[in-house]
Amino acid sequence: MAHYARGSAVAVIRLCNPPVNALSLAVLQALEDGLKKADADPSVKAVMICGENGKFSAGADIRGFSSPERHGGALGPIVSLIESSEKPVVAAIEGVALGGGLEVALGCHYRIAHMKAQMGLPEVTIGLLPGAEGTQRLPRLIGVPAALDMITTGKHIPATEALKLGLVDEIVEENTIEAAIRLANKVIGQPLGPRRLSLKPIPRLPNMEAFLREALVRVKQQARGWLAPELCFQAVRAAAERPFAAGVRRERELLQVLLTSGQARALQHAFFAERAVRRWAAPSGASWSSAAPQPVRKAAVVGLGTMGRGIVTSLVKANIPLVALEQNLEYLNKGRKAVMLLLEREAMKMEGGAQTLDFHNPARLHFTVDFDLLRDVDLVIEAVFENMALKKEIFHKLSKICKPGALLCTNTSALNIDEIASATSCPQQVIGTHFFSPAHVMRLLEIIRGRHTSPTAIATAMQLAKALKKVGVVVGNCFGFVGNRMMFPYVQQAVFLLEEGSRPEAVDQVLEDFGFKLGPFRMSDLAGLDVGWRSRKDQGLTGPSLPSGTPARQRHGQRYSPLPDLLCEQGRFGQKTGKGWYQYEQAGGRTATPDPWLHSFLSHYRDTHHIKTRFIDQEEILERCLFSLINEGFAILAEGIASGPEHLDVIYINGYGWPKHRGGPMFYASTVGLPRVLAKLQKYSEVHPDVPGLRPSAFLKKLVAAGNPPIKEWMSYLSQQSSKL
Ligand SMILES: CC(C)(COP(=O)(O)OP(=O)(O)OC[C@H]1O[C@@H](n2cnc3c(N)ncnc32)[C@H](O)[C@@H]1OP(=O)(O)O)[C@@H](O)C(=O)NCCC(=O)NCCSC(=O)CC(=O)CCCCCCCCCCCCC(=O)O
Ligand SMILES: NC(=O)C1=CN([C@@H]2O[C@H](COP(=O)(O)OP(=O)(O)OC[C@H]3O[C@@H](n4cnc5c(N)ncnc54)[C@H](O)[C@@H]3O)[C@@H](O)[C@H]2O)C=CC1
Repeated sequence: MAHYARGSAVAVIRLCNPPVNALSLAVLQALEDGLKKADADPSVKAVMICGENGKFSAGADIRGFSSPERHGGALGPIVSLIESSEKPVVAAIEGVALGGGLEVALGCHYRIAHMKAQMGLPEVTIGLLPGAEGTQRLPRLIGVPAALDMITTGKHIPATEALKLGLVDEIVEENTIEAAIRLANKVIGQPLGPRRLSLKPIPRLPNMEAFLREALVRVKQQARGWLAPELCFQAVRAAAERPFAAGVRRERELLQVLLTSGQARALQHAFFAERAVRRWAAPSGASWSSAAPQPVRKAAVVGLGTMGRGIVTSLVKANIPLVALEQNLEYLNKGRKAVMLLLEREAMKMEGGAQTLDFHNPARLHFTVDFDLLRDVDLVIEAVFENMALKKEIFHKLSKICKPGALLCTNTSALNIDEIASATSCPQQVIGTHFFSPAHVMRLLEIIRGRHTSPTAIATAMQLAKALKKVGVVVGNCFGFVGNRMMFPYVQQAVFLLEEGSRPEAVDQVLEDFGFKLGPFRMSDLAGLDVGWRSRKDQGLTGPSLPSGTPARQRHGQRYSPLPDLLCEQGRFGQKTGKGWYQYEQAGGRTATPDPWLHSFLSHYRDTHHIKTRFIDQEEILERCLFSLINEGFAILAEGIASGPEHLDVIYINGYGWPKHRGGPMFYASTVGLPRVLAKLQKYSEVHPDVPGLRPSAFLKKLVAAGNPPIKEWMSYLSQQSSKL
């Protein structure tokens, strides 16, 4: 809806569609009616457009996109209608003016914004472009470089920056609506021609062509298979090179390409999935709507290694006072130095610098080796070595020292939360908060509920994720939880492919072409091969506890590849030692180069184990890696470890570099088609009967038998009883 009201000489059109005044068909119709009414009323001399409840508009109604009557095309003509009005139209921007919302404002002759307002054209992030002539008007208003930046990144800019760019005419601290009405009254009768953006020439650059050439290279580099940024670029280039009407035609053509690419649907799935996971529910019936978080006024981090340092940085950035604890002074000093370096770098990126972060104040960040200083904290995050005995010792200590009610979180990447909780007298307060490396950068926080974890603990961990500007996803307790559990078969397939004849660089290339930032081997070199090696030793899969006589390539009757263990035995831990699956310029180097040593090592290994080398094509690499990961996802859903496929998708996009334009692994499976995924798994499983990861999950089979239902319906095919929790 849009409400029309007439004051003295200024008619007010108020966009109204809670919660964000999205431009649904009904809103657009009401906006058009309001404009026509104002035009027809001779007593109206000017128009002001604003949004209900302090928000201008978050743009086109994304939910409406998947409905049969798509309405994007309806917005452009309305923006033109606003611009061609003979009466001045003023946009009063409060809260957000995004996407189509900003395009409406660009059609207005004047824009006035509250200083806390945010503006942007985020269509690129949902696989589209600003298709209501926004790619043509914005460059005419703020110039090609600034417009290109906004349109190809989708970033939101604050009002102060918008004023500097010339995107708005004025910003106000107080009542934006009153200021806009004052402005509308003031400009009555003034010529509108110079205010119509479609008539403005593009501000020229001395070197436009060279600028565009370089910009295209940058856009392509960052996009890695995501189409929208490049097509947004092409639309802005059309604005720079063609008259307005021709530019609009080009914009429409490019939008059509995006609409049929499939990426828009995937990115919109990702958008709603991220919001859906906030509404967590536990099998006990507790949920986001009934459980309240407890306040976190002070926190602690135990262990300042790779993860602890990033976690401390994250908490400081969220303005949470904290105690950072290490096992002894030597480790403490090392940890403190590393944390300070990270914080200084973060402060440099922020407006206000070090003062904003205030990390030199011991009342806000205190380094210690004394557990007694944890007495008054509301929440502790443990990030010590991945060792059950050590974790239990720490949790036992914490439950004795911390105040009643304090939340005890573990950053374990795979260990059993219930076993850790069993070392405490308060298992209801124990929860997994699995950060991803680097912890101050990665958006994912996997939140693992144990058998006894209370709803308050879950709500508090979710609240913490929000405070840290992360995406919290609540999952159940099993080895590796969701993310790492799905990662195991993926990495396992990658290694098996090497045994059978492939090379690390070939496997990585296929997965990087698919859109991953790093293929499995580059990723493993970055994370450190020793991490998995230690875990496999603890599990008795390798090392001194392996019973003598165990076949080299078999464990518990299943296929096993000792390749990563053999590399570790050679001291090849990846980047940190300068050698792993690749070679690097030095220990700590980052440039991966294929390593002839590794190639001959692989040949020798195949000879030793009588493995016949064969050529493995890209399709097989992609399918075996991805479908085994997806297959594990179906098993996880069937066991009730995650409440829905969107949880798995959010985890993979935000924690594992899954290309967002492919919507997450489970969404990707739905686009490939479950019958095809099943058929391929069946085929590979027949060839490799000793690899359980390739054996199709019962849930996948059930969905295929049910006729390949849409992803939204998958969970309805599971009965409550199927949950193993
Ligand atoms: C606005 C925000 C910054 C607010 O953030 P926050 O306060 O954190 O709240 P949220 O939880 O994010 O949001 C609250 C609530 O609102 C819902 N919501 C938000 N924005 C929209 C929206 N635009 N439409 C519908 N619903 C919206 C959100 O989901 C929450 O509800 P819940 O899910 O129930 O919890 C933040 O929300 C934000 O950034 N929003 C997105 C803004 C955005 O991307 N806008 C651009 C939209 S596109 C556009 O405006 C114009 C165009 O030019 C489109 C081109 C033409 C289109 C062609 C039409 C054909 C489409 C076919 C598509 C193909 C796919 C298919 O085949 O289906
Ligand atoms: N490294 C990674 O990429 C990820 C690791 N994790 C998990 O995070 C945890 C920590 O891992 P990393 O930071 O990589 O390990 P790390 O080895 O870099 O650091 C562990 C730190 O814990 C400290 N420590 C050990 N015993 C202690 C004690 N009794 N009291 C206080 N501090 C103690 C050590 O001195 C060391 O600084 C592990 O459980 C790991 O599985 C989770 C996600 C990713």
